[in-house]
Amino acid sequence: MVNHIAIIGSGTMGRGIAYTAALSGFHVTLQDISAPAIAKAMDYIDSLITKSVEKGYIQGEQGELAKRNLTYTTHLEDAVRHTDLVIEAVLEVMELKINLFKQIDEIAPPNAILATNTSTMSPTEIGAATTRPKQFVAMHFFNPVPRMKLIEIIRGIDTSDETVEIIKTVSEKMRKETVEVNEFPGFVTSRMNCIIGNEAMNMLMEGVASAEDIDKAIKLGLNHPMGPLEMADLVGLDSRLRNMEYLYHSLGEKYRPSPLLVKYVKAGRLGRKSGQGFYHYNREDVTI
Ligand SMILES: NC(=O)c1ccc[n+]([C@@H]2O[C@H](COP(=O)([O-])OP(=O)(O)OC[C@H]3O[C@@H](n4cnc5c(N)ncnc54)[C@H](O)[C@@H]3O)[C@@H](O)[C@H]2O)c1
Repeated sequence: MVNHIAIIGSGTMGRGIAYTAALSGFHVTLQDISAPAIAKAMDYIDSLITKSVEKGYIQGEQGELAKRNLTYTTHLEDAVRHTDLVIEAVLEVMELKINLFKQIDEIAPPNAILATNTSTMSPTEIGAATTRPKQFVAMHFFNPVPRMKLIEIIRGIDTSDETVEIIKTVSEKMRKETVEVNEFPGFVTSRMNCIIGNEAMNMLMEGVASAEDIDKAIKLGLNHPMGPLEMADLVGLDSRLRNMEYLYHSLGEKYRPSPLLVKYVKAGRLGRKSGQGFYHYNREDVTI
């Protein structure tokens, strides 16, 4: 039974997962290697709770409960020593994830389940670096986590049925729907989302239409709730580029990152998180 969840990485995804898990009654420790990142995540979650109460999405007592359920740390050991489930949400870099899970594997209780929130990468490869590949799985959340209904569950080659069942139960407690996906780069959602976003970026580069009109066409003409360029800004253009590079290296030419994406990341235009991407933002919005 999962009572305590350790979330590693407090960026765009980690803080959203932490908020959602704490609101669902789990005891949560959110850890990040960077003290400023943890401080920022704490401010973000506090304002998210305040806004959610103001808008009537949650009751005041629920907000207070979520705050009580949350602790923050920069020490990996404090986060995972007594946990039942680890959800990793650090950068999409295979070597980083593998090294991190080797450390977590040494510290976490033997029964603890280890999950990665990777968007594209192989849970088999990451799980093989631990001594518990049966208890290793990919648990892919969507941005913004409090609002998005889906969790993709991706089994590694050794992931046990029991692990998948526990992850399903945790997901249900977080009021999420799940789909089970066989391991393949980019799973279902990232593979599709990356290709649509990349095409939109290439269209913008080729002068087919403005960013606003590309997004408007896809929203009103194809009935997507968000345009692909505003979606990329929300994801973070650095994160999107890492996803594209992984898919390009594992699946081939079709996934070559748009040169416009590469240029934007070189310029530090990372989307909402930096205030400038395909659109301009006054500040990083708190997205419920
Ligand atoms: N951004 C999205 O929309 C989205 C959606 C689904 C999945 N994902 C996946 O979630 C993961 C995180 O993405 P993100 O967009 O939240 O990234 P992000 O850049 O916003 O945050 C990453 C955080 O990880 C921290 N970090 C780096 N190394 C660390 C370490 N060794 N220990 C602890 N913390 C460390 C960084 O300080 C940073 O705060 C990636 O694997 C990404 O592919 C992202």
